[in-house]
Amino acid sequence: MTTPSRDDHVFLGRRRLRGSGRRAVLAPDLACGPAAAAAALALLRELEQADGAPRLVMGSIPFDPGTPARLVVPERVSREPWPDGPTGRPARGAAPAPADDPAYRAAVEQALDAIEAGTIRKVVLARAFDVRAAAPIDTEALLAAFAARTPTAYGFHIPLADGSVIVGASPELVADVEGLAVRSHPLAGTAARRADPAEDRAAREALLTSGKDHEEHAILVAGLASDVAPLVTDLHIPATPAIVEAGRLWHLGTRVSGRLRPGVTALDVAYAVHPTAAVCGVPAHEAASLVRALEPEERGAYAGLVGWMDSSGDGEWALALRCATVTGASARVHAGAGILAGSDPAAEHAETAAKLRTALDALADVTELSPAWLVGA
Ligand SMILES: C=C(O[C@H]1C=CC=C(C(=O)O)[C@@H]1O)C(=O)O
Repeated sequence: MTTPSRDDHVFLGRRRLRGSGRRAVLAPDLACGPAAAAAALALLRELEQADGAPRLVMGSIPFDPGTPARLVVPERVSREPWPDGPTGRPARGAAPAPADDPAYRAAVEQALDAIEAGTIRKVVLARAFDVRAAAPIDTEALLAAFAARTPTAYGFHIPLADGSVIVGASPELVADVEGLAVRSHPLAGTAARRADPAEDRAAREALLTSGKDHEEHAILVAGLASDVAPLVTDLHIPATPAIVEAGRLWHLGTRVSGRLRPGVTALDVAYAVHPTAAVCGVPAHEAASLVRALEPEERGAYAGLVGWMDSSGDGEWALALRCATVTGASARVHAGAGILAGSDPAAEHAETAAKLRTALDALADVTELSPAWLVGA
């Protein structure tokens, strides 16, 4: 029985993997951009030859794929039982409400100017909120809380190079490769869920008929299809998106499936499409520049990818969303929203607040929190 540790890598997808210890780490200079996919595969094959045992790589690819990914080959890999989350237990403290963020609304206004000027069609702008606990946050308990709150999401616990741990439950699968089969589940278009069942149904219906959300979603799916096209022999994309439940939110989602050309790996697919328009925008290069210009800090691992790959190229990579980056007793939560012509800054601010609350709720399940500014952090 493995004792869970904050140094473990956990990814709760179809294989529910926990990686413990470190057999190797892909050198940072080999872990930048799409070449990292081949470098990771070569490392796995070399280690399997040396050790005579199957190996896989787990880790995080940052939002900016040009900065080094943290890809670790664990010493041991076990199958994670269903986490024993704090379901049914009252939260230890109420989650603090995310602070009002006038700078975010101003950034949305600036993005709308760029959209009106015609340089950009869609950009996803994010904001962050910092919270503090009285004692170091138990990241394993936090993973269990995330998994209990959103059991259908991809739970993850990924240690980062700077000693922090990114923990969350992502609703969005970017690439799942099994043999030649590839699947992706892009999400874009969001409505906050309501406590009252009738209001919740109305929010769902409004999302299903919202032209703005359908356009936002169509941009994402079209970009993904064009980025993945060189890697597949066949791609199936349903004509209309479906409603997806993700904790406090409804999303529009499309289940894409296809057949890969022989030799294409899960990391090849991940790097070919990342960052998708669910976290960046269209055109991608201009949207990424606008994100850098308008957001106050680098995103780091948030809105990057988390997952695993084995030496046959099978693997799963999900977007690092609905998560917290934990450093000792501090946690930073992020959330973004897709901006396009007609977006309302106040509505996008409210949407990011609802997304931030998913992570704040899970944090409040495991510790008492205060907004960082209250304790002068
Ligand atoms: C960028 C985030 O969500 C993305 C995923 C689903 C729906 C989204 C939207 O409707 O804007 C976002 O593109 C986030 O949660 O921080």
